[in-house]
Amino acid sequence: MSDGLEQEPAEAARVFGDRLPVVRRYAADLAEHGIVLGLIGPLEPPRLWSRHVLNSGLLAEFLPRDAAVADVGSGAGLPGLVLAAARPDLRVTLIEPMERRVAWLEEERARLGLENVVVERSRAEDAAPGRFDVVTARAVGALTGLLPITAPLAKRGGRLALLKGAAVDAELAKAEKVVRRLRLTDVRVEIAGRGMAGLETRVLVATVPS
Ligand SMILES: C[S@@+](CC[C@H](N)C(=O)[O-])C[C@H]1O[C@@H](n2cnc3c(N)ncnc32)[C@H](O)[C@@H]1O
Repeated sequence: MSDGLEQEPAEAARVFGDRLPVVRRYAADLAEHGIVLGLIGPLEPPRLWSRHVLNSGLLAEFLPRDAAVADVGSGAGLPGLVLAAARPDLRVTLIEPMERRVAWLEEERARLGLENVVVERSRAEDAAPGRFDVVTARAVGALTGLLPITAPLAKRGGRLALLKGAAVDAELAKAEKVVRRLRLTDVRVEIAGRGMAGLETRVLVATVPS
């Protein structure tokens, strides 16, 4: 039973293409188990697709083919499991410190049959640096704290693609010194999902020094 799961929006086919069945299974599993496991709040199943799953899937356009991707603070698997389900070419490492969430991520990875996912139980700042083409994160914190823990995980010349809300410009202004200290370049806010009514989402992109 997928308690109260939002009806799948028409955009899901456009965002996920032929990978939609795997993403659909993830959404159903999260709606069924997520509240009890403390992964999502009780208000989330009726807006799981529009607020969480599609939003996560939009990040795929920022990931080059065959990229090694780290998702910091995956929690329920957002966006990391969604991206791995949508893009089998990616190698996705989910970096998450909480034991209960790590257990869910491992179980869900197996249920979805995703062989392109590794789950690493760690805080980002304790994880081995310099390994990833792109580092993603969603709802882990404001840029002032998030940039210093995500940037070191990227390879030289690698990128950050951080899902952000409407406050991203203000966050970026506050993080000016941090951006300079980390010597990030090409720092900008991009809009993912342009033209998809109600789905457009802000992504902070940046390149780490080579
Ligand atoms: C609010 S949840 C967001 C989860 C998911 N990214 C989402 O969008 O629903 C924040 C997650 O970040 C994890 N987290 C917090 N600090 C972290 C750190 N320093 N390194 C890695 N993960 C961290 C938490 O354990 C939690 O799972």
